[in-house]
Amino acid sequence: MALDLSEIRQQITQIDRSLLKLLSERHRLAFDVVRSKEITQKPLRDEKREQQLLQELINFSENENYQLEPQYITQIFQKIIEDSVLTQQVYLQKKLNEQREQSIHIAFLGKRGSYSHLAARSYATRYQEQLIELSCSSFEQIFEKVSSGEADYGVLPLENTTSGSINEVYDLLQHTDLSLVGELTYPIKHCVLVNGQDDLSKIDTLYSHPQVIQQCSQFIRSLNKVHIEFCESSSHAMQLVSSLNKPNIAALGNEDGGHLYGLTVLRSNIANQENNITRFIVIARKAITVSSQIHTKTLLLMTTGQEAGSLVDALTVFKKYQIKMTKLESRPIYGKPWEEMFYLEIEANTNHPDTQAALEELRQYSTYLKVLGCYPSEIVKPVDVR
Ligand SMILES: O=C(O)C(=O)C[C@]1(C(=O)O)C=C[C@@H](O)C=C1
Repeated sequence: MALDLSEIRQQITQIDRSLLKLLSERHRLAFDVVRSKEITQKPLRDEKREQQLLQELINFSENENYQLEPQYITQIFQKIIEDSVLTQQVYLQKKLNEQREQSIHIAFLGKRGSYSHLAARSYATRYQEQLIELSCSSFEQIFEKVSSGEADYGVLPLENTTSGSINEVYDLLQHTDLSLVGELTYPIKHCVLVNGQDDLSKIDTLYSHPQVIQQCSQFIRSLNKVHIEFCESSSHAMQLVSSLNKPNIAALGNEDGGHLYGLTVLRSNIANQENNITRFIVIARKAITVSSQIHTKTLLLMTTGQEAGSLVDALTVFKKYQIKMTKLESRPIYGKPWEEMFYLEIEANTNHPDTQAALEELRQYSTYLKVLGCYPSEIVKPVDVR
């Protein structure tokens, strides 16, 4: 008997709807959990509980003979737990910093569909706020728009897992009175986007930004002689391919951006390196208070004397107070040749007495020290199982 594909698909759709319903119920439980933790003041994250839960689910699946790989179960539930942690985090932060506006103006680099735009959208969605988009043509303009009050927030890329730190943003942070109020990561997944056609061999021209072309060089080499048209950004490329509407052209961009321009994905995951993630920071005029129940980070700017060992002396303060440092970056100081500005990111909350004591001590070893901001970390590191 031939199996009817459309019937099977109907069954799949039904099951997926049931899964969605259950996911929504679980998502709602995160609010009950956080309200309970507000009273007990327990930390939002309980890694031991996460490990036990994942192990229990793997054992359960094995006993029931569900035929599901432990790694598959772990991956899915880590994502579900991440949502739970971030939902709880946002709930506490909104309460602590007073309910924010329903709609927020966010400044970002590039047009709609740029990775910065997608990151801004993801930040606004997380805080359940309506996004009013302020597209900017330079990082400097983002700082200006936030300073002048035209934008409530600015979203800026700080580092990428392939290309490293974005120096221009670090340099602008040296001269700002704005505060860091958030961070988020966004996966960079390049794909081939077209105007509906389904045959890759018919494509003879690719449009994109030089960096995207470079990051997908292996895939491009595997194609039969294609012509490359360089664009100002991948969002420009997507817009162009959409408006030209020709069967022989494609843009290299991202799926969400392509969706905005009505393009469809012909091939995905075409970058040379699979794990390509950008970390963005969020800036605002006013610093925020971060709940002590949340995993928190603080970014510091520091200069030390020129003597031998002065940076080492400064860093021992973190060892003394058992404060983990997640990033150390240095950049030249404009007008002071060979002097360095250090950027230190630590896992600490400036409201905690230990952090305050550590910063006080750090002042003795530094010639300049400034807290750029204390913000909730949105990176939920998965726990290990088995
Ligand atoms: O059980 C809790 O304490 C929760 O916050 C729920 C939950 C989960 O989603 O399962 C989320 C975060 C914790 O790290 C552990 C588990």
